[in-house]
Amino acid sequence: DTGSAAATPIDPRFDIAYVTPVTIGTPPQTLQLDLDTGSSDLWVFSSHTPASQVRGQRIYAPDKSTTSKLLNGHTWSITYGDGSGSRGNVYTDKFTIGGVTVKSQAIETAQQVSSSFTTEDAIDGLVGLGFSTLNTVSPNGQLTFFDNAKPNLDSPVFTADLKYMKPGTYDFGFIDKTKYTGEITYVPVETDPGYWTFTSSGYGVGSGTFSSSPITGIADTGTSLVYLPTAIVTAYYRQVQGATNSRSYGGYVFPCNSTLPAFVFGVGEAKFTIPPSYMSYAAVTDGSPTCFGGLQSSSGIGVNIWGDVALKAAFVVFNGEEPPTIGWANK
Ligand SMILES: CSC[C@H](NC(=O)[C@H](Cc1ccccc1)NC(=O)N1CCOCC1)C(=O)N[C@@H](CC1CCCCC1)[C@@H](O)C(=O)OC(C)C
Repeated sequence: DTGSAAATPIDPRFDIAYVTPVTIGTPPQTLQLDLDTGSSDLWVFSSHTPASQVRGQRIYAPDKSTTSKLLNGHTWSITYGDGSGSRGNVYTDKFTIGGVTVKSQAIETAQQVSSSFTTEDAIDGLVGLGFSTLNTVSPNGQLTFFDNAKPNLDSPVFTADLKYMKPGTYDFGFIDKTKYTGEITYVPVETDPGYWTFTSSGYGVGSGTFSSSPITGIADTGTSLVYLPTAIVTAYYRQVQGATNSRSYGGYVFPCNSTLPAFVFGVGEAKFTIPPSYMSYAAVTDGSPTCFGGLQSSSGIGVNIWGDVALKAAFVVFNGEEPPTIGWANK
């Protein structure tokens, strides 16, 4: 098997998240889900989600699918890094992304979602692409779509080609040579506790010297920004006129008309450049002259996160061979 599906920004003003069309059940029900390498639950808004918590999202109705089966006595409950969360019960059903089908995928149906999911009408749920050890289903943990699909994929990989303010793609089972330039640099992945954790070889601010120092963090398609150690973040914003670490806005902000340096990060011997346009994430509110940075401190989170702002600057291979590795290429 191989497959390919679009990853479309949910907001035309800034890349807060990307959604991908999937089909569930028989006849197929189409939902737009956020593929998230930072978690490992596949959950959806459903006919079990209280109407008061559904605001425009598409739902999966297992009772309308001839292939759905209740996974008796199983429940799930998840809380994300941003404090949002959801919980519910579990079915198995046919699940397809970009032509790759898993005949019996655990589909976690929401019986409760937090307010930020209710207000985000473009996201109908998540497809966790982290390691299955992180799956929250109890009493028996379930496998991710990738783990279920892997044995039938031509190659046990999926790739992320996210783009700045336009649709990109997720590919499954193959590496598309037309999507990158030069070589792919593969580095080891630490699978404990279950994220795609790797070590970057260092960073540079603009045309400044490159600082070779290991930065261990996770590649997370479900996180909008890049979160790195405070020392790196302050070194970056020291080069930005009028930048301040705003308590009220919860991070580094600067005048939108400030000149921003690029941010360079290393993977092995390779270098990746996040352009200034990606580093100016968004105006703090529509029309404000104050902009919020795409690079923020990880000190409050406990893990460094290479989110969409970094992933957009590269073609990334999530290699599910044993032992797993992660590959980065320029594009
Ligand atoms: C500091 S880590 C926070 C991260 N969340 C985010 O990055 C959210 C994503 C979002 C998308 C759409 C609507 C609302 C929020 N964005 C966010 O907090 N932003 C505030 C700063 O400006 C950029 C947008 C996060 O929790 N990621 C989740 C997946 C995410 C998907 C969208 C819905 C909410 C959950 C997951 O990757 C995760 O928990 O990672 C852990 C390892 C941190």
